[in-house]
Amino acid sequence: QVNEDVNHYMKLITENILKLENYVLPNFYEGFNLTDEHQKPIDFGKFDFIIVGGGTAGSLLSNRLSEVKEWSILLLEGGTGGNEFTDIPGVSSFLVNSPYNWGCNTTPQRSICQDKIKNVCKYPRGKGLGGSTLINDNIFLRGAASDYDKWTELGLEGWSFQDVLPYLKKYENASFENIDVDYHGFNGELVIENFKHVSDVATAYMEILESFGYSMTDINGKNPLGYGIVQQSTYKGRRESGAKVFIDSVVEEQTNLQILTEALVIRIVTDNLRATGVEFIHNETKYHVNAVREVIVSAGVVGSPQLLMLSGIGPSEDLLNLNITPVKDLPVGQFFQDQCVAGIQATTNYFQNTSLEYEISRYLKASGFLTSSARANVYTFHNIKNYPTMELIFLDGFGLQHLNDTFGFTNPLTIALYSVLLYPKSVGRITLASNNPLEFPLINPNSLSETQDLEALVEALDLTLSILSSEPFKKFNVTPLRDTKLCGDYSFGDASYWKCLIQYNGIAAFHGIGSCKMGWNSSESVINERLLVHGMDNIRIIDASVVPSFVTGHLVGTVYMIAEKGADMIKEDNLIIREYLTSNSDYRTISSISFLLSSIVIIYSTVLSYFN
Ligand SMILES: Cc1cc2nc3c(=O)[nH]c(=O)nc-3n(C[C@H](O)[C@H](O)[C@H](O)COP(=O)(O)OP(=O)(O)OC[C@H]3O[C@@H](n4cnc5c(N)ncnc54)[C@H](O)[C@@H]3O)c2cc1C
Repeated sequence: QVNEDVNHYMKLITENILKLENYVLPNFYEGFNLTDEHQKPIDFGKFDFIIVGGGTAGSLLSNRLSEVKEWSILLLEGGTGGNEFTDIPGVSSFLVNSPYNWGCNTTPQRSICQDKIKNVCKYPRGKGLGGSTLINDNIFLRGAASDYDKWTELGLEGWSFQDVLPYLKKYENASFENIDVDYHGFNGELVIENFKHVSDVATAYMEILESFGYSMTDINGKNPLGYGIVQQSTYKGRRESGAKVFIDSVVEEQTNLQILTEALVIRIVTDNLRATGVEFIHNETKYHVNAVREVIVSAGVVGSPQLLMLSGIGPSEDLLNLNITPVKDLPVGQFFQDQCVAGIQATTNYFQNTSLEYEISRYLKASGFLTSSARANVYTFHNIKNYPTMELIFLDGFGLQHLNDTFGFTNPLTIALYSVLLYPKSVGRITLASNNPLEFPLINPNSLSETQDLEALVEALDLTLSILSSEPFKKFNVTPLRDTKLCGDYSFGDASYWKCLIQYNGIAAFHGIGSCKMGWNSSESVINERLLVHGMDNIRIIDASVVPSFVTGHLVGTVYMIAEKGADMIKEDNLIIREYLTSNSDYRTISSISFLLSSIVIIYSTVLSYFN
């Protein structure tokens, strides 16, 4: 049986990789076509809630909202679903060049991606149930307490670390060592485990980190500063996409949840600042579906601002220029930001005896390189001069993308040490290219446009080189690679060399935030602290686009938290009065208390205003 499985996976991996070698990413929303743009949409009925996008946030929301049996929920997702190939973390580098990525690029950048075609960076976004968790690197990081406390300093009530911690814990099922137990959840659905492979080179790396003054820590715990073994969202070494975890488990029993894939939502239909439904394309046909209660937009950092703007919600002047009738003037797309990454690769004399066949046999037992997306195995958060918190990612090899022709692994081992600029100051923008919903929007992260950002990355690369040149690496003959082709004019290790390296090899981190920023006023944000679009009745945005400022790490943990908290807000706002009238005793008690409290508040304010 085991051998058969190995053969099956050998075929699965080799066939898929060969197929993807010739795959060309599309430059528009492929798979959708409108034969007649002005075609009258076909009626698709009505639902209490319509969720646009079954990605990271949309998957969790579908699960939580469908718990309320009386509600009908429609989930509209542009892509299809994952499979046993996408489940293998080790193939993730191939998935970014596959039909599971929409295929967007950035606009031309000045400070990064210079040797790429026309100076643009790729900007992958997951397409399919699970969204970006279908193609991402599964690294699970969810930010430090101070990150969320900063959100309340921005005026966002209810988003301090103490407020969000129960939601960070609710979906988590932590299953790893050296854990800060007070900071993790153990009863949720999303399994978080360690990548178990720690090579001799990685051990030497940790020895070096100790000599630099860093200690081992739970990087998702109370004090994330220090280093730790990667925590990843895999279960027994297989990818845990949002859809696998939150949708597959309910799809059969929750008959009130209807999922339609390959459905691209092109417009939110509004009447008097209230969403009445959405229009979408499916099988080359346009449909209209009514929303009785709310439209929830979870189309991600690129899809959500685009959909709002196509629906007239955005900067009025820009919309008028594109012949879109403005519905609500808001700074949609204007606070878009992304983190930035640059690093150094190095060769070693360290040989690893392995092969694809052997790795598959290990994968089937939940171990080995295929259980990790990038073979990133040690994470470090550290402060550098004048700049809080950078992240260092140690890559112990490059995973499957560096296989040679016979699918053997690169030998000897190549390592890489990447620095992530966690809190960039540079602000970019997402704008519509046209009013055609099948055209990608213009994505401009404007990376490193602020000098401080560039200086911080340069300093981080200095540190990286010192680490790579440290004594414990000598026995592995760790030799940093120099870019003589593009940066040969500069002296290796000088600030000017690093600037050149960053210009050519620096990339956006694909951790975009802020394009539908949460905030308290409508001139500097798009939604309020209850995730409702400012000035609109019943449109909520729940995904990475609402994140108001970066967290210490990547985004998935934060996005699930926002969805978890958002689901509770939707329940609070839509259930409490109705439940007061029903016979459900738990709800009746809660509702009675809240009814009583709100009555007291109303009486108190009436009395106050009388005396004033
Ligand atoms: C290559 C890559 C690697 C990454 N690695 C990591 C990592 O290791 N760890 C980490 O924490 N973060 C990582 N990230 C970032 C993280 O995955 C995302 O920030 C997060 O998943 C975003 O969640 P979301 O719900 O906002 O959007 P998504 O998960 O992208 O979901 C949006 C969904 O909406 C759908 N959609 C969009 N527009 C429409 C429309 N008009 N109609 C219908 N459906 C639509 C999309 O198909 C998609 O399913 C990575 C991202 C990428 C791209």
